[in-house]
Amino acid sequence: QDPTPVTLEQAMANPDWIGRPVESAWWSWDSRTVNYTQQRTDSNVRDQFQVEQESRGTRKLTGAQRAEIDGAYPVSDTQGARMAFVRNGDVFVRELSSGRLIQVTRSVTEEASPQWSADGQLVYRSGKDWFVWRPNAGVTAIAPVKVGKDPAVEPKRDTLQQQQLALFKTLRDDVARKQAAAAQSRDWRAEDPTQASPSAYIDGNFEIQSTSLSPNGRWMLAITQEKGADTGRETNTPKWITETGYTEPESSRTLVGRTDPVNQQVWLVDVQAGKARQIALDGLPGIQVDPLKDLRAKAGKDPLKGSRAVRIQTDGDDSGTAVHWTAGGDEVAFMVRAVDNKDRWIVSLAPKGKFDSVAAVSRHRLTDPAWINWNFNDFGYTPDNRLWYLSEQSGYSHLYLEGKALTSGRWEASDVTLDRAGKQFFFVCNRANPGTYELCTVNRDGGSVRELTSLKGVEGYAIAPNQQRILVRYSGSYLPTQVATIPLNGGQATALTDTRSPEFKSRTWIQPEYVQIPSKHGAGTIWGKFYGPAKYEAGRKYPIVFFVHGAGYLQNVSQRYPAYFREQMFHNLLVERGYVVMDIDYRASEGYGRDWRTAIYRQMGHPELEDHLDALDWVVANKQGDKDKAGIYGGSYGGFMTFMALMRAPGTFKAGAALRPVADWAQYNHEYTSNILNTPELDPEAYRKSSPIYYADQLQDRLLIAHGMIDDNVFYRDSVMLAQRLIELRKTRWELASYPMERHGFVNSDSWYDEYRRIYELFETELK
Ligand SMILES: CC(=O)N[C@@H](C)C(=O)N[C@@H](C)C(=O)O
Repeated sequence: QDPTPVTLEQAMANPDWIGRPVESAWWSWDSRTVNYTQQRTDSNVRDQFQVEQESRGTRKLTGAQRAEIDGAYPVSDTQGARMAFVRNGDVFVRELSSGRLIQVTRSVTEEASPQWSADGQLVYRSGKDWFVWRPNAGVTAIAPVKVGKDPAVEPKRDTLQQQQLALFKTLRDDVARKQAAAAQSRDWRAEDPTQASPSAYIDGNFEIQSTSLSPNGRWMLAITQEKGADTGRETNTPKWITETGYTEPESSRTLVGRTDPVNQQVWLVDVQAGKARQIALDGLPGIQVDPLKDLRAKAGKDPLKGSRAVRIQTDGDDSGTAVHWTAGGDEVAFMVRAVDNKDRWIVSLAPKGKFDSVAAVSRHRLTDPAWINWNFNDFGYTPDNRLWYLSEQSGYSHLYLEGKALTSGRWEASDVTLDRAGKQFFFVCNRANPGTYELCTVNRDGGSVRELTSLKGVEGYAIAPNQQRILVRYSGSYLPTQVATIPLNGGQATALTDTRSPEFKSRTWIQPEYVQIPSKHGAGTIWGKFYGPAKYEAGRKYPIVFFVHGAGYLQNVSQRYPAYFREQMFHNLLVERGYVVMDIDYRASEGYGRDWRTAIYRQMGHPELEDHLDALDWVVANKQGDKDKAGIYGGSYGGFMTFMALMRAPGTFKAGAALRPVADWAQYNHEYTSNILNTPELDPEAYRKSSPIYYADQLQDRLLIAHGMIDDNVFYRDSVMLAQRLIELRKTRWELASYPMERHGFVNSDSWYDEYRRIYELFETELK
């Protein structure tokens, strides 16, 4: 069937017309219905729906109905008797045998992090404080950890104080009376289980960043950093169009390397005794070796002394700081990351019986001369207290149990869950090819990995409370995320939703062709999505447009619904108007393992340009592409690459549109940039080599720059700086389109339309 023509107006319209995707989705307690949220048409409001497994009947929930419904991301206890969840910031428990709903809290504070202990008690956090709930005993507050001197500890008296006591009996008697009262209070508290435990004190110039309570309520881990440490100067972004009529400054992020991330400390707290101990991390393997020693010396900096600075970070499962306890609560594992990004350690502590001597045990060290991935950092314990984790140590993210690889190969495992019995691991995998995502399983004792779905675009999943079925979130090239369920051991998927509009569904779209391009630069295979006509006219050469996706670690050559769905519709329009379009996963893209990711270390824009040049030759050789009529465009990292393509390979692409582009990496954020380029102070060479602003003199082809003026991710300033360079260089073939009310991702369809009209006109003028 011929593709349905699409206009620019339609492609750039508010995506309501497509039908909004399913966002989060979760099971009800009885495993009979699935709940999901979806954005309301012409609104930012999210509605909640419930769909029945058997009948597939769907209802939109009212506020009163929501009161009976389980909240998202419920956590089951180890016996499968109860599950807990947070709804509207309050904790609830559902009894799975009867369906009885118990409201544990009704507070103005946000509750979070519910976790069950092996013996059926629930711990949760309310604001910064921790609480324990027991089925027949209600709620107990855990005394908060405090910073300061412990009032129960006798202060050391200086000579003046000692002299006073020595001189005056009355003073000595007063002190003795106070000490006796304190001792009695301590003794009574220790012998009386109905009394609350005392607070533990952390002495020093610290502030507490986060805490995590063991599920048995016995231990706590506290993460601190230096109080009032300099966290860096933030940039002010002016807001131009405002309700006040004045230009209003808005505070945004800091710049890479201006201030190093602050070192953190780990403290173990004995909750019962009210005692805190700092856990030394100096013994972690390699922590005292500076991987940046040579760069530091070259930059004229002093050598590092002692341990490198570290932070206790998230493991990427969005559940907060990366701290996981065994269900019994007697062992904890946490992830320590060097602030230079070269190492990550999974460290455990087993405090029971040895609080005063407990030491950090490094269970897994992942080290990389480039940087440790942002993703694939999940870890946790099995019900029988064995540590599992994801690691890129083999070059691809794989699953390990106590150091033994359960998966291997040139593919990646992510998003790991265990069944309740702790026998089977579930995870998302891309075994067939890097862009095809399924749900996989492997037995915890090893054996072969098995795909449970054949949906191609699996995005996430959740196991039903009765452990019979799995709900799967999946999408396709033209299918925004939907929900289906499958039997626990795999098989036919039952689709529960299709939120596309009839208008969108009735259209025929150009299906991307998944192509494999051999790299001429020793990089192996470059995967691409190619959009071209169904039939090629003999002897005709087609103008070529390259689309370059963004970064922050993402993959666009996949069978999932692209974040760049508007751009995909634009590619349909371009093909309809006589172009061919190529969209590749260049080196640095997600889904291809560690070496593909880190190929850009200290040289952004270099391997990726090689990949684009190889892909260009491939389109010319295989798809009747016209080498003399090639253009390139993309946003953010894609805008950066457009600059690099035009400036480092002048004459290759006759026109380029750089949208929300990075022109100078020294202007970007720390979290992302310091991984790849270290810091500008330490590694100026990497910044010089990787930043388009230093290549501006080589621009000769037509360039359109487009940028939202209140972009708080890649600042508008990047485009302003490049514009000033181009003015000073007397370059003539460029223009800057500014969008006063847009941030990084445009929101208003007027802006989208204006931007893509300019891109289209640029290509029509220069490539035809
Ligand atoms: C980390 C990050 O946001 N990087 C940007 C440079 C980027 O490439 N963003 C992508 C996602 C975009 O398309 O905006």
